[in-house]
Amino acid sequence: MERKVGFIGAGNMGSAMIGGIIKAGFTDPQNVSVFDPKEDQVAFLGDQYGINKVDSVESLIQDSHLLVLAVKPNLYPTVLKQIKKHLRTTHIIITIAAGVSLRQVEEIIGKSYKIIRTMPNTPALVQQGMAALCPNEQMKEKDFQLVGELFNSFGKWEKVDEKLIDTVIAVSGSAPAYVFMFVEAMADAAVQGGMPRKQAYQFAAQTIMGAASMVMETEKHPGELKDMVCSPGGTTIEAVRSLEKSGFRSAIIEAMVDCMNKADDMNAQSSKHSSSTNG
Ligand SMILES: NC(=O)C1=CN([C@@H]2O[C@H](COP(=O)(O)OP(=O)(O)OC[C@H]3O[C@@H](n4cnc5c(N)ncnc54)[C@H](O)[C@@H]3O)[C@@H](O)[C@H]2O)C=CC1
Ligand SMILES: O=C(O)[C@@H]1CCC=N1
Repeated sequence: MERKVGFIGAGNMGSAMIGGIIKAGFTDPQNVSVFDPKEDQVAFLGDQYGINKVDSVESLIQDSHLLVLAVKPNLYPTVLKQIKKHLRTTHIIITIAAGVSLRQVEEIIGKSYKIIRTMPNTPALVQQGMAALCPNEQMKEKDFQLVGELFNSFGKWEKVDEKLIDTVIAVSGSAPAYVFMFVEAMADAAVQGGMPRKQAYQFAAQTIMGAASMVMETEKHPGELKDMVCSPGGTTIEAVRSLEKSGFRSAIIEAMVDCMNKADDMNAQSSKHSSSTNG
């Protein structure tokens, strides 16, 4: 029972987590249950991974120990109210939504449940995810370890204080999107230089992956790694000068601050919503 995982919602993020979980063999595919009103999505996941398709939230809850709420943030109040009466205190409830706090979830279902707020990202699909985990007080060490193992199956994770979660959204949850834009832009330039597009994606993506691995493996300052590429009077320093002129670093910082501010607005919105629906 311990490794039975139920997904309420399996869109982009839920299905990326499922993909990683199955590839890693965290549990038998039949121990992963999915409820999502999108029948074609559930059928696809069934065909692709052999997971268990269920036709009601009630039976999913009945048959799962770990419950992942992978619906959009605005649906959290509705889904939490719907599942409340079927929950057992042994369940571990895993939230992944931007802008929905542990306190807001507890306000709806009560404080006696084990809840862990997390922020994964879509590279989970290829077991290269990065996630943050914030458990509530009801989570015991062994519950946390189990969730840690689940998240290990699709990448790395860190335990963080919940007050850092908006920062996590900017630096990892939303961040794959900026990196995909970077790959697109690099590939466009390579195409302009005459390279076939498919090959350009390989060059751009492998270079980003290699550079990221250097940061992780050498633990050198990224500035030092950049300097190692810039031959005096060479090509790279010309590109660096051009990027600085266009405000490359500032563009990224501003985008991430906008991302954090949006997450904060979403916190405020859902807090307003949960207080208005709880008296
Ligand atoms: N997409 C991403 O990269 C990330 C998303 N998240 C969080 O993941 C959550 C889901 O986001 P996405 O996967 O991007 O959205 P999505 O729209 O791709 O998936 C949501 C899924 O929920 C299903 N759904 C709708 N109503 C439902 C219900 N009553 N019961 C069960 N399923 C229902 C939809 O059919 C859909 O398949 C959000 O809360 C988001 O903040 C967190 C980290 C990264
Ligand atoms: O865009 C969003 O709101 C979600 C949260 C982090 C990534 N996707």
